[in-house]
Amino acid sequence: MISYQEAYKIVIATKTNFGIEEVELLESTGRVLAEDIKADRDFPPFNRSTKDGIAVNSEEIRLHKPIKIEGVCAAGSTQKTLENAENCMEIMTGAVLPQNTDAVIMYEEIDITGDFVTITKPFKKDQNIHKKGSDQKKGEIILRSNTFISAGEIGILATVGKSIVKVQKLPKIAIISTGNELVDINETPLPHQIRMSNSLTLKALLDQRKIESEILHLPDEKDVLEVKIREALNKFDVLLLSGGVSKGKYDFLPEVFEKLKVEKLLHRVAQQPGKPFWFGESKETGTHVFSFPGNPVSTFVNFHLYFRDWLLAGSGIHPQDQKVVLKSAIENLSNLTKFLLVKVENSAGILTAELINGNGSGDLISLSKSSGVIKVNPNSKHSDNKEFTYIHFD
Ligand SMILES: Nc1nc2c(c(=O)[nH]1)N[C@H]1C(S)=C(S)[C@@H](COP(=O)(O)OP(=O)(O)OC[C@H]3O[C@@H](n4cnc5c(N)ncnc54)[C@H](O)[C@@H]3O)O[C@H]1N2
Ligand code: MOO
Ligand SMILES: [Mg+2]
Repeated sequence: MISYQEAYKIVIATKTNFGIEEVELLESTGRVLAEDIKADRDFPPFNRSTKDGIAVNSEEIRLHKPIKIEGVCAAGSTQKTLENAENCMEIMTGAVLPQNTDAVIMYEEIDITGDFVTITKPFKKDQNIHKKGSDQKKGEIILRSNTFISAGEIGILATVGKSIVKVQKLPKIAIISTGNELVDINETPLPHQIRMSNSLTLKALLDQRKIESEILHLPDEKDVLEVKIREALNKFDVLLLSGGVSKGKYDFLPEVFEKLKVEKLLHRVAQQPGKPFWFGESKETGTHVFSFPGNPVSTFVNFHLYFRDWLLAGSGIHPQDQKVVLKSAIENLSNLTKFLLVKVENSAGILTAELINGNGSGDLISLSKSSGVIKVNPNSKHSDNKEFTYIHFD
């Protein structure tokens, strides 16, 4: 049995890039950018007022001395010129600063009587002006390739007029559950049966990442598994399976993969949950096969530990470790890397974890109480308030 670190390396080493495609701007949310985005003009594109008030030439006016209003500058109007430097122009937030002016004074700091204003508070040159090009200069890179696109990036893409965006292509995935005990969610299970849940959980996780997937359920019958998995290998880039990989009499998958010439890269990892994990690759079809142990917590945790990082690595994103502080003392006297369910909260800027008591990897209800897992190394003892690597759930 190999260690978690070795298993992780083996999986990540097979990272795959699925190419590039173009999508409409709003379709790109949640995807990975596949081009550098440059500023198409200076940001801001002109000296911009940041307040509603008056624009003045700070050299030519005095505090408490009446100043004539020459005109009004609205956002969206072309640039005006202050003809007499001893006068002022009313100006609105977002408007172009008129020529011959160098400061903006807020309405709250002036008194207006008819066509005249008096300034009631000291002022300085350049105040309340968002200078042309101060955020970014034309031609500079404002978003780098391999950036994850969330709402903030959508705004940036919109402002440079990217209605079509180049993004990393996503793999096509088959979700395959196995087991004679499983019935469809619309059925009422008999006492010895349960409703299938892993495939739906996996589908939800992929949907969140906009990855297209198909669900397939197979019985614990070697012949059927062989035929259907062969078809899936020919059709999909990735297979995510659950169940049928441990030591049981009906755990046929390792044998079926061998028959179908899917090269085994690892089977069984010194970790808990998720120990019977099987991973391999079909050289013939290029399909990556993640065969997760059937217990719901094992499938869910292994998806995050291995598949998520493999997917990100293929898109050129290197997952960063997150650290959390565990309030309680803990020991792991086994030779397995343990992934313990936790609920993490932000307490005064420190991510603090609390252990969730579950009934092992078959306890699917415990997942909804957890925000992720912490990694506890084999044969280790820790006093309270120690830092651990945290893997958060999607
Ligand atoms: N002798 C040993 N027995 C077991 C070992 C071992 O090392 N030696 N490992 C245990 C561990 S750890 C796990 S995890 C499980 C993994 O088993 P399989 O991958 O073979 O999965 P199944 O036997 O098919 O099912 C296990 C369990 O999970 C439920 N399950 C399966 N698929 C689904 C699904 N789609 N939705 C909901 N629940 C599912 C299934 O009903 C079983 O209860 O093996 C241990 N045994
Ligand atoms: O390793 Mo298993 O995944 O504990 O139930
Ligand atoms: Mg089994």
